[in-house]
Amino acid sequence: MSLEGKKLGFIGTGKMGSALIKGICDAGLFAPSNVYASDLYEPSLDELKQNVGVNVSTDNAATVINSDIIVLAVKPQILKKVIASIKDDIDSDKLIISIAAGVKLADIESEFNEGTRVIRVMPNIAATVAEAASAITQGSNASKEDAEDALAIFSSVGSAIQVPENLMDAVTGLSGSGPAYIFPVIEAMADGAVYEGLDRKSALVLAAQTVLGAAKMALETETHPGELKDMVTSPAGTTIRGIKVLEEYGIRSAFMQAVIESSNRSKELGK
Ligand SMILES: NC(=O)C1=CN([C@@H]2O[C@H](COP(=O)(O)OP(=O)(O)OC[C@H]3O[C@@H](n4cnc5c(N)ncnc54)[C@H](OP(=O)(O)O)[C@@H]3O)[C@@H](O)[C@H]2O)C=CC1
Ligand SMILES: O=C(O)[C@@H]1CCC=N1
Repeated sequence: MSLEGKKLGFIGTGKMGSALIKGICDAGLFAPSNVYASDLYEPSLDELKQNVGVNVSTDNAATVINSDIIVLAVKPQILKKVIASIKDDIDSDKLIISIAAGVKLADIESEFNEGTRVIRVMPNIAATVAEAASAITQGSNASKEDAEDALAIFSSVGSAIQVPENLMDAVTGLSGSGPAYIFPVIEAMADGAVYEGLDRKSALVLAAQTVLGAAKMALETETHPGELKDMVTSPAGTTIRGIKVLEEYGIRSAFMQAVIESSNRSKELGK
């Protein structure tokens, strides 16, 4: 397989970089000794060194020099600055993967020296538990094998698909940001049960498992979500009373609008 013998680097070990490093090492795709990570924030490096065993440094050059594939996991706003500081150590043997929201491939490529191989990916935070939903898109100098490598890396921590770049903002609004829409749903559902007298711990377990089970059914039965909803909803039963309330509060419009607004922000970040 084409990742064999390759070394993986991460610039930025914040929330997403760390989630990916942990997930990828847990999956066994790369041995921690073949993973290099750098950040300005030493506590996150110490944590990764101690708990995962990857090589860490506060110098991005160490990551770049030692790695064949380099994941840029810094904020979109500082991506250009970071690229400027590493680009002269990047040759055509190295593959760059950017996970920055919004920032377009052409803009990333134009910051590097000509011919640099770049893949853009939008993962999500569930990489920590090997349940990420990721989409990748291929830069103009990246090969089919590069795309396959990226798909293999992100598939090791969940599901990964390839999409045309013009859909990356939609993906960002949906699955990149999406976990943050669902955590409050879990909390609020648990709150309802706590209101009714259930203890908090049990309420959170039942709420989270309910979301997990519903997601698994949607994925595994390949049945339309409307039909799955109908399976739960007995005539004159309990569920339809809950559904009526959700519709009164505009649940569908709220979630649609959240995805659209997040996608719009992704577009703004790319300007
Ligand atoms: N969080 C998420 O769920 C997702 C994030 N993303 C993308 O991932 C990227 C990272 O996001 P996230 O992990 O949330 O952000 P974080 O702020 O948690 O992580 C970024 C890290 O980069 C560090 N950093 C800043 N400057 C440098 C530098 N010059 N060299 C090396 N490291 C540096 C920061 O340190 P310090 O804090 O000291 O500045 C921080 O530790 C973003 O581009 C985001 O769009 C994509 C999908 C999901
Ligand atoms: O909120 C953000 O901008 C990042 C990108 C997708 C998820 N988190």
